[in-house]
Amino acid sequence: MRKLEVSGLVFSYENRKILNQLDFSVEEGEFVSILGPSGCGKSTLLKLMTGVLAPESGEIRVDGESIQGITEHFAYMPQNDLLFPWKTILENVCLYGRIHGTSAQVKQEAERQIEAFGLRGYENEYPSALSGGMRQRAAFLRTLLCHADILLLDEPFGALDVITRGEMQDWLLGVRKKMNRTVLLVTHDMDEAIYLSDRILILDRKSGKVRRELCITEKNRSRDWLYQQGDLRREIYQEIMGERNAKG
Ligand SMILES: Nc1ncnc2c1ncn2[C@@H]1O[C@H](COP(=O)(O)OP(=O)(O)OP(=O)(O)O)[C@@H](O)[C@H]1O
Repeated sequence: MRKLEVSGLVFSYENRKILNQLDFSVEEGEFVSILGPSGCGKSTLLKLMTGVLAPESGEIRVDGESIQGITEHFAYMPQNDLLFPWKTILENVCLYGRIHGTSAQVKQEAERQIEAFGLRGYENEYPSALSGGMRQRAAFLRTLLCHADILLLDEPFGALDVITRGEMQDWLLGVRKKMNRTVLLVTHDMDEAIYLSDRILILDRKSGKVRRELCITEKNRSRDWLYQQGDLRREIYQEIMGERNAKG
């Protein structure tokens, strides 16, 4: 079933068109990564979905219904974890969920999920006691507890060192299907996109549209499988670089 449809989306900053008649759709439960050269409008696209920015024209539909402004359909997770240092991990992860349920319900669900997020034993610690990866997992759990049906992840592991980033990708691969959410991931990391996605959309800076779409159908993913995806990696790289070279 089609969860999200973007059609004819147009957006400009100061008369410079960033997205121009952008069209794409995402199925329910699908994990879609958005790649593209710097400045092609990846973060702008997420801001349009969250309602922080308004499009000049075009439409965003969720479950077939046109949406405008800030809605409860989307939960956004940025690169920085934005945990409140004066609140415990449990308090932090329950923060946004309270809007959608009673404190007791949200806390109960957080307690249920905390194991899978590798945070057991840290519920009453403050963020400063956690590693970068743990903090991102806490921020992730907070996003998940929002109960929004579509998660928008904007370079969620971009600030982590390469080892922790790899661990986070392995962890997300493990919980991805269990989360049962539709996910849009903005990333600069081709391997991350290949490893985690059902589909990759490559945005084109020049046209402001989707330049290329790639489906990844492998069911049994592992690091060994990822290391064998040289052809796919080359293809994605050439698409991004080709666009860059065409721009000059
Ligand atoms: N508030 C703003 N005012 C004017 N121009 C902006 C603003 N925010 C972003 N831009 C410009 O719009 C373009 C798209 O920005 P955006 O952040 O969406 O790109 P991106 O693909 O996410 O880039 P990156 O990969 O570098 O994070 C860029 O050229 C950027 O400089």
